[in-house]
Amino acid sequence: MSTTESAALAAPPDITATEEWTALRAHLREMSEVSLRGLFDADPARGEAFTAETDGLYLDYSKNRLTARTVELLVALARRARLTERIEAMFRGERINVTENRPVLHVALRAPAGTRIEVDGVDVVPEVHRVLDRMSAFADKVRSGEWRGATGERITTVVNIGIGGSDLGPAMAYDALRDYSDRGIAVRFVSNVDPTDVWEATVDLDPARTLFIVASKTFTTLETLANARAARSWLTAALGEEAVSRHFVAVSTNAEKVAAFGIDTENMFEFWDWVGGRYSVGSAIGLSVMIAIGSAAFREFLAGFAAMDTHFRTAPFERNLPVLLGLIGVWYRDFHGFTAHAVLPYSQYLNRFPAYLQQLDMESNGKSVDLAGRPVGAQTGPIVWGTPGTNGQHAYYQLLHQGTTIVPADFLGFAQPNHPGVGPADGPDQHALLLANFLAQTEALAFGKTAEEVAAEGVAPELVPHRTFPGNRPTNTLLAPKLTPFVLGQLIALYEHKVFTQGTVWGINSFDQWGVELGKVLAGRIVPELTAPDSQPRHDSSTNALIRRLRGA
Ligand SMILES: O=P(O)(O)OC[C@H]1O[C@](O)(CO)[C@@H](O)[C@@H]1O
Repeated sequence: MSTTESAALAAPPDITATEEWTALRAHLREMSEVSLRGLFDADPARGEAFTAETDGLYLDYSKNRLTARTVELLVALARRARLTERIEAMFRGERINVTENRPVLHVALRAPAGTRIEVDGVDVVPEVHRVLDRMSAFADKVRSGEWRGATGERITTVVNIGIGGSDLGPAMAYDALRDYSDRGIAVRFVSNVDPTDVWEATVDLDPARTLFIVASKTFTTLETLANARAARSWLTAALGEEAVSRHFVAVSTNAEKVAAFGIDTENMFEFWDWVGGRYSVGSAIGLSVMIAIGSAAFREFLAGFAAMDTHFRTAPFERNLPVLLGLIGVWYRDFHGFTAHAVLPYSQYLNRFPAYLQQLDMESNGKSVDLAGRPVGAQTGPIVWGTPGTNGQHAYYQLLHQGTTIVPADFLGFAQPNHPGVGPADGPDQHALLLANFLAQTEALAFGKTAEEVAAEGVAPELVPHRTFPGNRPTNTLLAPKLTPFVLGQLIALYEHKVFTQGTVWGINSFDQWGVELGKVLAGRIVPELTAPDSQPRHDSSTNALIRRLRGA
């Protein structure tokens, strides 16, 4: 890439000042009278036309407020934002994380051996596979019982201590892949600096059978180091200092700090500063998951990511799942002004998936300045939230159906169950009940129920407005054959690249997180003020009064 091209990528034009943006604004006016009912009535093949598929993962985006023209205009916007060039820049290892001067290469974590991806002239793929092989050897030893604790006991519980990307990814993936896990080894996750978290995670454990993984990219994160210290004193109180090397391993980019903490760097699994924390579950940060599901299944997981990477890099935008999801999100966020986005998995195993996506999306795209530091003209990342259906249906779906706020949502479902549940002999098939709800919700949200339809059912006139559903509420449906390690990898990479697509359109850096720094600095200042009763707190009057009140408590 020439210097001029690199400069153009680093300082993109204000996307809101482009003719593609103006065309979308005009198109929004054309679409103002269009409803999902009308769109489906006008085109009986719509439910098959507005779909895309890759490696068995099927996206139905027909229940969105869009036409073929909308897609055409959104794709033109992506081209104007130079999405292809930015994708290539990422895969080539260019330093697209400009504020930290780093490449962004989570795609290298799942690159098959033999692929060449260079950072400063060095191919990083062999190094990725060397660490994967070390992880596999270690995971095999723990799973087989060859790795023993200091007293010769087998490890039966692994406790991952980390926070943010060093917690949410493995915690989510462990839950998601429970069906593929060795039930003889349980994995727990400690993240909150609240001492109850580590206390609860260890209170019923036998130190002799417990292995701690201290996971921290920087190995400077206060929460993680405090929890690791607490875990260490819990262990050494029972087994003595010399037990640490058999019960603690580390995952980090920072060997020096790992050694300073007292963990032998022989027991450290490394990754690299070109992997962002929230993009790191496919790195050694996933060690706890590998111990649970085994090396072969973990590599299947990585293969799912890799398949989605190839799709993102090669499929035309009109059939490209992450690009479509990203652009539809821009359509709602920027043109309709919708502020939130829900992710609703119809799988209990994906319980933690929305929380994982919160960090992925909101830490990446919660930005107000563009790559060149100028205020960004567009509205950037939405508020991302959700929980598994059908539980959400009995909680907040009321607002989704009849509230004054419109929340576009992704519904995730799986054709085959991981467990069959009760079958026809004992009542309605349990998985069919789940899937029926999964389908019914998007149908109800899209088409609603008119006042005429409600009245025709004989509902008392005064109740008709209460029982009317406005409909026209947009959703995407993602359908996979079954929740497997491969499919989970596909889904994670799908959302990573969706976030990338949106960040590119908005011209922001999706790979830094300066917004978390100020709170960390202020907390560091407050700790001594809370603990030293005579010190003068030096803050605003509210914070000062609260500190004095807590000191007195
Ligand atoms: O892995 P580390 O370095 O402990 O960081 C944990 C998390 O903290 C953050 O830097 C935010 O403070 C996240 O981006 C990161 O995932």
